Amino acid sequence: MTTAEPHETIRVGLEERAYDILIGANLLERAGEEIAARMPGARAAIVTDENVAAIHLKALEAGLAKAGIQSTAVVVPAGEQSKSFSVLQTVVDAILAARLERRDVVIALGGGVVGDLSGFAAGIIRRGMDFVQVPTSLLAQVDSSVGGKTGINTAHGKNLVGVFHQPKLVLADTSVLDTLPEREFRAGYAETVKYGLIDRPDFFEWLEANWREVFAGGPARARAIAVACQSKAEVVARDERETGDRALLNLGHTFGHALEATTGYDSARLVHGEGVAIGMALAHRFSARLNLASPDDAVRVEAHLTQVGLPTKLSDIPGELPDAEQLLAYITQDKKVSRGALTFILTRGIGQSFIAKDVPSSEVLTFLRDSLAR
Ligand SMILES: NC(=O)c1ccc[n+]([C@@H]2O[C@H](COP(=O)([O-])OP(=O)(O)OC[C@H]3O[C@@H](n4cnc5c(N)ncnc54)[C@H](O)[C@@H]3O)[C@@H](O)[C@H]2O)c1
Ligand SMILES: O=C(O)C(=O)C[C@@H](O)[C@H](O)[C@H](O)COP(=O)(O)O
Ligand SMILES: [Zn+2]
Repeated sequence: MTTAEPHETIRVGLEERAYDILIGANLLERAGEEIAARMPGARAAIVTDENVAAIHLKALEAGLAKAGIQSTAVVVPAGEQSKSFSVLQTVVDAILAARLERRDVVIALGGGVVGDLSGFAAGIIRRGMDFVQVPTSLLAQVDSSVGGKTGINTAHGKNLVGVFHQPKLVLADTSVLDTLPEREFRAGYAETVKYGLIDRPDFFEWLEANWREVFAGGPARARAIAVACQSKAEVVARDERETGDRALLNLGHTFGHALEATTGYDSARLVHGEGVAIGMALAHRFSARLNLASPDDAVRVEAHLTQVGLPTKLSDIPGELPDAEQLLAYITQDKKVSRGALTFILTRGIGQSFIAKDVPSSEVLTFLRDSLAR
């Protein structure tokens, strides 16, 4: 028996695909009982990366074993470059070699890279295995573990190959964040701020006042994770496959993804959350330039991101960047492009983001040229 520690439960209301997100301390110990209760008799493949395996794999294996769940571990290199066809093939082969069945479970133990990669593997092996997310980075706890977007990157652009495949359960163990490197915590904080900037101005204001407590851990951190998960759960329940307002979750990503692709998914130069931070600052400046929002809002957003140590300008990225035309070439591969027209998430002010269709590429190009010169 384990002592049940208090945790928060958020439900993602997707009818037959509905699932719980559990948020709290020491959930790795409880993973076995939570999974066995929902997927009785399942065996497990734990997909993780080298960094997370060294610190947290044993605790998860022990948690599963306590509930009688047999597991096989598949360990991939850490970093964005693991979201590739070659690593996907390694993961798929290892899961098939372990002879797991469709109703066995793939468990993602790691950040968003492991979640996106192993969720994609789970979505295609035997046309869809059960899947559980055990997010270990802040970014994965506030964003990537929820909502069922999975996939890999290609030289043509970010996340261009993948499937929607919802998890059956998300276990966000807040204690594992204590071992997350500071730079990665900041990157996850960018996706946390995103929810305030989309449609929760009070949350943005709260973060401006309480970000130090969020970084320090404790109740403020758990609250920030819960607000983010609640926001994402509501959007995903309304629009699972991004035919409408789920696209708002892409705030900062149209620019950010182009920057990740153009830096070769090289984590030494830019990680996803940093790309999103720069992308959100650019989206606010672009909105001001198009006279949609006050320039003061862009200044305020940039000030907060800078205060916590996040990059906000193209010149904050180490190394050479290509010219505006090449950046635009990546932007035109974005999945929101429809019949050739660009879609951006723009804003009328803090917490007033909206989906802007048919944004002229000439405006984007001029804006990118100016931003590269800044
Ligand atoms: N599917 C979605 O909805 C969604 C949403 C947001 C982001 N993403 C994707 O998520 C990825 C970024 O995720 P990320 O920021 O978690 O990156 P990541 O998975 O690379 O993890 C960041 C780094 O932290 C390490 N790490 C993770 N947890 C740790 C822990 N507890 N202790 C010590 N080290 C730990 C990892 O090994 C890695 O080096 C991107 O590929 C992005 O596209 C997907
Ligand atoms: O869940 C979503 O929807 C998001 O857009 C969340 C983003 O933070 C995430 O980075 C997502 O992977 C981007 O989606 P994409 O469709 O632009 O690849
Ligand atoms: Zn993101």
